[in-house]
Amino acid sequence: MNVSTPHLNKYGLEIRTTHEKGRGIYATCSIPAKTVIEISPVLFFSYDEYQRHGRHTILDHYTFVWGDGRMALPLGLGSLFNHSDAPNVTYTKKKESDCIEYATTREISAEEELCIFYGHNLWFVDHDAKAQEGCREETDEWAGLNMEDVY
Ligand SMILES: C[S@@+](CC[C@H](N)C(=O)[O-])C[C@H]1O[C@@H](n2cnc3c(N)ncnc32)[C@H](O)[C@@H]1O
Repeated sequence: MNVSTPHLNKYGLEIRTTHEKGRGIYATCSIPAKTVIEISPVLFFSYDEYQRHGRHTILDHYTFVWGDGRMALPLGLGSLFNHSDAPNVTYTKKKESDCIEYATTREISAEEELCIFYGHNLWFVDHDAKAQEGCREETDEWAGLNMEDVY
């Protein structure tokens, strides 16, 4: 694993690359629970533009349904949170300010990867699910976030 892209962030978050998941966001120091660690402004695509073009491209792995027909690409670190079915980061779409806010769900230790929950229908093999097999309790407390939230 190596640091791939320098980034300025109040909480010392780093972008690191792994063979299994590509880039991801990692903590370099401990972070308290319920801390807002990133606010990403979003780039919007209209419904028509997305249907005709965006969804046929790599953008489809990064965009969020905004709820009014538009699709939103988070700028900043927001597009680089990988998926976990035991996420330590939650996100909130801020419709009033056209951004997505990311907050820790629990205390984070230095060197942990920070992950969100993409939904139950993934389009890739979840590397972490394989790693955690056999030691994970089934929980559906995140069922409110589904494939409509992250594409
Ligand atoms: C929103 S992007 C996250 C950033 C991405 N890793 C990158 O380098 O640009 C989503 C993509 O990351 C990868 N990914 C995310 N979570 C993963 C996981 N748990 N296991 C394997 N690949 C994952 C998949 O390739 C997926 O299409």
